[in-house]
Amino acid sequence: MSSTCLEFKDLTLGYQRHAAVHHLSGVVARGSLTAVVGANGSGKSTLMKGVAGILKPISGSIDAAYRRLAYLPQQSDIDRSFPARVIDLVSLGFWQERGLLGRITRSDKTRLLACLAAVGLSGFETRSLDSLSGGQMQRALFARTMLQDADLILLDEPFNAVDERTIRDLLALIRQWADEGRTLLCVLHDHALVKSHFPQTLLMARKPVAWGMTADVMTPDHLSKARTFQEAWDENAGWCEEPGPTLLPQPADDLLQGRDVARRAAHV
Ligand SMILES: Nc1ncnc2c1ncn2[C@@H]1O[C@H](COP(=O)(O)OP(=O)(O)OP(=O)(O)O)[C@@H](O)[C@H]1O
Repeated sequence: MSSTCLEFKDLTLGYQRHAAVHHLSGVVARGSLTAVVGANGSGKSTLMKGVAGILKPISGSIDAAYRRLAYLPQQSDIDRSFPARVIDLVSLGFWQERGLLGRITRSDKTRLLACLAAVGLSGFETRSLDSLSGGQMQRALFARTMLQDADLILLDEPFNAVDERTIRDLLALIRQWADEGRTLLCVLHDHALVKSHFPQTLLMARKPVAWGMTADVMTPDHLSKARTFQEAWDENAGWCEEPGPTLLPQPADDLLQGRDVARRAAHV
């Protein structure tokens, strides 16, 4: 099996021909745990949507090699007013296996309850979604992700509006998934958390600024470059009028072995 899970080839993604992610090239190694960071509007969620197949590339491509994908969007993108219970939400994790109308077996139910227990939500099965706190909702979404048994997991700001204990519990699940060999991309704003828990980081400012081992990416120089790109950006500009930085693809084998392979952004 190839050691590459995703390869971005000069990828540009956007909306109404307005680019939100410019010229991204590089490789996400199978089994890697990568934080995606950058300021508001820097293209992180757009990249997640591109990988999830919700958004088609304006140019370039994503070569993907995974069996099953789980995508957890930002909480703000989820309608919690829909009259559904926790068990209904988590059961959606079966749809790739069973189809939308497939029957849930007794052993499925046992698995579902085990996932709820793993996120600390035993006994919450029949609670309505609109009665959950933000942290409980995020735990339920993690239970659904766990049920999906995906080998590629995309988490968009999973720790937004959740307390420290929930962050700790959810981080432990993320670590467990990575230890099981799953590939994770996780959009985050908390730099301290990224530095302490995520071996690889992709720093975005619509253009990729740096991508590699976290210690080499989260430097004052790169962070200041990211801020400058972001501040200089004209919301109403067209797309690709200025060349983006080129990141050398990461050798997947090196990343898997945790070697120092940080790649610097180089302007072309
Ligand atoms: N559906 C859309 N239609 C048009 N433009 C969009 C759409 N979604 C996002 N954008 C624009 O694309 C750019 C990147 O947005 P994106 O949501 O990817 O940023 P982000 O880095 O995830 O930001 P945040 O940290 O605030 O979540 C922004 O300028 C945003 O306004």
